Amino acid sequence: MICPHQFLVADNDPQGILLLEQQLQRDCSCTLQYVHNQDRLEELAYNQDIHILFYDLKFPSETDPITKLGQLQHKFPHLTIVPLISAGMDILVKEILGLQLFFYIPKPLDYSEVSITVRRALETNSINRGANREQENIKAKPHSFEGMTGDSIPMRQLFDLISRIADDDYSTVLIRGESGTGKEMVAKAIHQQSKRRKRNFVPVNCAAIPEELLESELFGYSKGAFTGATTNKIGRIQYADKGTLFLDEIGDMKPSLQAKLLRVLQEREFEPVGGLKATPVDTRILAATHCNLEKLVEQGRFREDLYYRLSVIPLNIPPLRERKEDLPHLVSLFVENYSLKRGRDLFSFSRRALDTLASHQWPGNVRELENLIQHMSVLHAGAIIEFDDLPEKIRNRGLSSCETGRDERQALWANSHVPPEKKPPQIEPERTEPPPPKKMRPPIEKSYQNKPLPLTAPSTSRSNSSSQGSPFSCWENGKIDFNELVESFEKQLIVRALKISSGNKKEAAILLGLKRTTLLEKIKKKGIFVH
Ligand SMILES: Nc1ncnc2c1ncn2[C@@H]1O[C@H](COP(=O)(O)OP(=O)(O)OP(=O)(O)O)[C@@H](O)[C@H]1O
Repeated sequence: MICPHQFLVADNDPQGILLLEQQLQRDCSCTLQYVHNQDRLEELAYNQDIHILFYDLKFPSETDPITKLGQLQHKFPHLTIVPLISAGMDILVKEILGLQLFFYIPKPLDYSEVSITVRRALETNSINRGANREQENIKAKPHSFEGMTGDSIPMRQLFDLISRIADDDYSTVLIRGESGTGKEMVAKAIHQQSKRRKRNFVPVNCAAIPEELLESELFGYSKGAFTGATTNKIGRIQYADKGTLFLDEIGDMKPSLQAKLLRVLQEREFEPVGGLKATPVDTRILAATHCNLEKLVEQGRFREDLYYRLSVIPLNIPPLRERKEDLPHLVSLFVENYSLKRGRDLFSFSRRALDTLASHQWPGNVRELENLIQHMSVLHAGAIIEFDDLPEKIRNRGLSSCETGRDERQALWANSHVPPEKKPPQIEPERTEPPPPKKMRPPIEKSYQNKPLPLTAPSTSRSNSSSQGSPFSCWENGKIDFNELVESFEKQLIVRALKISSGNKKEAAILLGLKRTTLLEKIKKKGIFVH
């Protein structure tokens, strides 16, 4: 019978080893490995999925055998240790039992004793592993909020912010984030958490609807407004009455429509195309964009007044590459969802495949990950997805990427409840130098994520990473945008001061050496949110 268990023998007595091997293999053809020193023992115990360690009390060690057994037990709780006790060492049995090591085998070995002890030790090992897994599952249970999964600090903060925003029924919210980060999910979550949840949530993708149709889609039209308008048509704004209107890709809306939308926001009424009478409407407007609206305002492509109206509460969703702690939970979620949908067994990823996912930069964010898992659930019937099964673009990027180091990747999957191979040990790395400064992100968004901002001069989007940190190195890439840099730095200073003063504007003004009224004006103008 092939035995799925792995045994490790720490014994320097060749005869004893031979006998043990013969006796074990009478019951099953298990995998047996031998070590002759402590370093090798620990290396194998770390890197392989060993079930039982047979440990001869005479095995060389710097400490006495009982202390050593205690250390090994502490370091490798997934192992069941079975001490081998030579004649004359029986005196140590009491101490071994005191360590809660309930199995030992006296030497010289006796077949029936070995057989019974190994069977019991394996049973205990399996029970302990089950209990550990359950505990890890509880620990690794991701934070879930309105269908969104995320365990990283920015996502937890985001979930918290959404509940608070939902309570405030009137403020408009501008949701920012790269494509596929979950902007629409956030908008739905705000709606679901608000008292409007029983009414319609109406999404409109301003980039997907042709410019000439968007106006009538949004505002509706009256009979006779244009050729073909044979009846009155209700627009999406009206569908969203008492509910929520979600305007995705707001940056793509043309200026004439922006003016009409501003009116809805200010006056809470609108006129359908071709209509003369204003219709009152009570809708909460949420907008989303992946583009830099401030830049569009500067370029005159987006109305400044509308920008301020929309961004009363700005929310930022970080890209997946900046919150890789969420990856294992998202992978589990999508594996479960798509396995269930297809009526197939759950599948998992080999360690190398998982490491490759961790190295990938996910330009398409969560959507890209979801598509990948869906693809895998269709194309691979097996229980484990290997590195070679991954699409070429992921394999290639994974190989070339060096942004996520091996230790970092191992730590990433360490608490995952994705059913992997043996989890790697978590060793606290020795820190010899201070951690590198955090990457800068736009200050308005940062203020919402409640993290400190480095007070270094900002880099423009054109500058590369090596130019960050010095205001003068921006010139390395040619032109700089003076106003953008100054504006950005000013915002950072204000956000930082507000953070230090825990949102107290009077104290922040003192820190900045500004009059309180000047600071208030700047906060308002720059759309900085203060808790
Ligand atoms: N935190 C999350 N948990 C679970 N699924 C998520 C999460 N974030 C995003 N998704 C999934 O990723 C996909 C993309 O999400 P969504 O459409 O909300 O992104 P988006 O930012 O609005 O994208 P786009 O800008 O391209 O419209 C959806 O299928 C969504 O279910």
